Amino acid sequence: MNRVYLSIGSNIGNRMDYLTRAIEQLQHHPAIQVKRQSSVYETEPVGLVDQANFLNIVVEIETNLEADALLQVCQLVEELLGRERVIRWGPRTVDVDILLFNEEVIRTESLIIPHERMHERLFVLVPLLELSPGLVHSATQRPLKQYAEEATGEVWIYEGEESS
Ligand SMILES: Nc1ncnc2c1ncn2[C@@H]1O[C@H](COP(=O)(O)OP(=O)(O)OP(=O)(O)O)[C@@H](O)[C@H]1O
Ligand SMILES: Nc1nc2c(c(=O)[nH]1)N=C(CO)CN2
Repeated sequence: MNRVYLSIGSNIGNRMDYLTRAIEQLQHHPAIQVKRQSSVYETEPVGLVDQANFLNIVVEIETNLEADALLQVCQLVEELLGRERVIRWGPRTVDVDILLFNEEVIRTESLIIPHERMHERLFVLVPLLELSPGLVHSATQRPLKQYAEEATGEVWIYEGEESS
């Protein structure tokens, strides 16, 4: 059984609803068990800054799927929830990224694990460390806590309500 951490983000429309529906889609997959979810965080956009704030969450799953098959499931969930690939780092209804896959290091044309930019993104590190404070970056062996001390970007726990 593979233990995997996924990052889910949304900054268009009813962001909370998109996160919830993405997690439901994962839960309904016969080869995926969603084990734990972090708090939901409101986060300032990183990369392309002139866009709305995101909601971000990290979920821990167990799956028998290999990493490339799991990537296809993540992309299917994005498509089901209406994501269009328009601008890199731009606004999106929902984005599902694979952060860590066991303690593996994977580099193929379509998949890089650990996710290439995860260690510099507080919107990933804060929810991930909330779930598992002792995690280590599987490529560098450096504790993720140390990366979090150096990373930038504002994140705070989301408690608000919003309508669609
Ligand atoms: N660990 C990973 N998780 C998800 N996608 C990945 C991963 N590694 C490589 N990719 C590739 O990245 C491509 C682009 O992904 P996507 O459109 O979600 O990028 P983005 O969300 O705009 O930016 P970022 O990758 O910085 O989060 C995907 O088609 C996928 O093949
Ligand atoms: N705060 C925040 N910023 C981002 C996010 C995201 O999920 N949250 N996703 C991006 C592309 O993957 C680019 N920038």
